[in-house]
Amino acid sequence: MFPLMVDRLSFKYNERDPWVLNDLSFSLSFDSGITGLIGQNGSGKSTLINCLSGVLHSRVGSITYFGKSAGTIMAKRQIGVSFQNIEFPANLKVREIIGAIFTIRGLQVSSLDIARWADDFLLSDVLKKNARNLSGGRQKMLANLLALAWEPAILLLDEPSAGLDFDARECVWRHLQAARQRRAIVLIASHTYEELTCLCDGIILLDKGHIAAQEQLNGVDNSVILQEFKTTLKRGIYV
Ligand SMILES: Nc1ncnc2c1ncn2[C@@H]1O[C@H](COP(=O)(O)OP(=O)(O)OP(=O)(O)O)[C@@H](O)[C@H]1O
Repeated sequence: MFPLMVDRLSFKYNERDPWVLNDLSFSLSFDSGITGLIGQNGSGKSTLINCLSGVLHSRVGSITYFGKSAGTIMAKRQIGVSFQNIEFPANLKVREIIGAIFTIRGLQVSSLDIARWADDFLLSDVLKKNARNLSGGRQKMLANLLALAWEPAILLLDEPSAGLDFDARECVWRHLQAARQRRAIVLIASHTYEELTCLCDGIILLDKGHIAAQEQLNGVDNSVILQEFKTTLKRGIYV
């Protein structure tokens, strides 16, 4: 049994709409490392991350973590997730959000822990600020901290480095590499060529809600694989 298994998953937002995800099957193991989820705008990456995290629910197909359905408390306890669009609660300071989220996760957190994590994710100077008033990049870093800092077994990150400056992106990459080192399963939706070629160990290509290709890179030059994927899309296999 794979730790993460997706079996014949289909999803549509409304009954009358077309399928956004269509008959997807894949699995990831502790040896998968960091998997990049790529595809054109609108191909369904965020929808898939939302289904995997249990925020969206489909009645067609299944998603299981260690045999438990996505959306169950048991499954959610294993997953760190950061979404593409983040809206933090109004009037909560950064340190309060970190404290609250980790307490909900059942972790004992001291102000020392919060200070250390903030330092780790380049947020020390904004700990006392209202999270909603932070810049977009800083909010993204806070979302990354909330997903990564407690070192979950599975990470689902929607464009974790989008909008980040150089130092912040390097910091996120360092944490992702550390997650790989401790054999977490990491799935990141990304449009960043450098991220895919330098960081990822495997790639899943989504095309109009289908998996058009899945490759484990095994040290092959990732840019070659990405070029092949482009060719695949040009052939319009699923058009
Ligand atoms: N809440 C929603 N209600 C209805 N349709 C939606 C909703 N959210 C997304 N969609 C549709 O689902 C499809 C896939 O969108 P999704 O955001 O998953 O794509 P994506 O691959 O993440 O795109 P991008 O690269 O632009 O972030 C699109 O056609 C989009 O319009």
